[in-house]
Amino acid sequence: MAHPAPAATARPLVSLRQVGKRFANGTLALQDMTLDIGEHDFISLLGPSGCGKSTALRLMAGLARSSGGTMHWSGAEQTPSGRELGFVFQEPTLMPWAKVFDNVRLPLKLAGMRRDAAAPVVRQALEMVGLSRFADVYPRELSGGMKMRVSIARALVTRPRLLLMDEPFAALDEMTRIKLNNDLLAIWREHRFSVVFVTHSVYESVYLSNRIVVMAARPGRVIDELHIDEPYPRGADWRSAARYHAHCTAVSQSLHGALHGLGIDH
Ligand SMILES: Nc1ncnc2c1ncn2[C@@H]1O[C@H](COP(=O)(O)OP(=O)(O)OP(=O)(O)O)[C@@H](O)[C@H]1O
Repeated sequence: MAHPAPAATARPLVSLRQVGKRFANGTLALQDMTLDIGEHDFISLLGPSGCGKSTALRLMAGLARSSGGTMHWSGAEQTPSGRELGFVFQEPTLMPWAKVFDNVRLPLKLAGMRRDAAAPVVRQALEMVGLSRFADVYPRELSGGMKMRVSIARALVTRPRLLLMDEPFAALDEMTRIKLNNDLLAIWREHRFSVVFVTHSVYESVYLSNRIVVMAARPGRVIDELHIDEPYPRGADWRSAARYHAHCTAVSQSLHGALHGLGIDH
């Protein structure tokens, strides 16, 4: 059944206010980022190399400490526990010596869950990404797309409320990327977590997101936000729709502004 794009900023899950990051060498990687991540938002961070996308994601994940601003998680200022967020990197970062099952089980193991209790949870996560039959194989036996699916299953095995993804499909071929885009959207619609997705691709961001945050470099900062108020599910029809291409044009123009330091006026 079709449902509309989530209303932007409805009941924010995480609120960032003027969050910044300056590294010890003086680089201002992120300046005054203000963003509300709503329940069941799918937000893309889009911008040229060095505009602070990864830094923003790492700050949200608590993997780096901000040098200014505040971050509130569901109304309370606190670091989210590992169970409330999942992180997917560009590389699948799997343990080569462990089978798929044990790679996906890792966050539960770290949380102290016994293997027998974890087993059905791991199986569910593998089912979500279509890898039920591959629990007992090693990562080296899998294609790049399948390895990324394992990485997504591992991030989702704790049922996080927020999934952070740093260019997860950038290294994949076009067909695999399209398939993973579709499968990610299906999982997101069914399980209703929020996503912050870093990408360089205008097309991918418009395909997936209900909100696109455009960023510029030197210093890294947000310069624009575009809303893609189009219904889900989105599939092949959406990719060939005139409205999809109109959104891509608008986002490209905004990104052009990011590259050339222009102000954007929507
Ligand atoms: N540990 C660090 N120490 C110093 N500077 C850093 C560090 N990490 C990142 N930077 C700098 O901060 C800026 C933002 O980097 P970041 O990786 O967040 O950008 P990005 O938009 O994710 O880039 P890309 O698309 O190339 O991955 C860049 O100028 C980068 O060189």
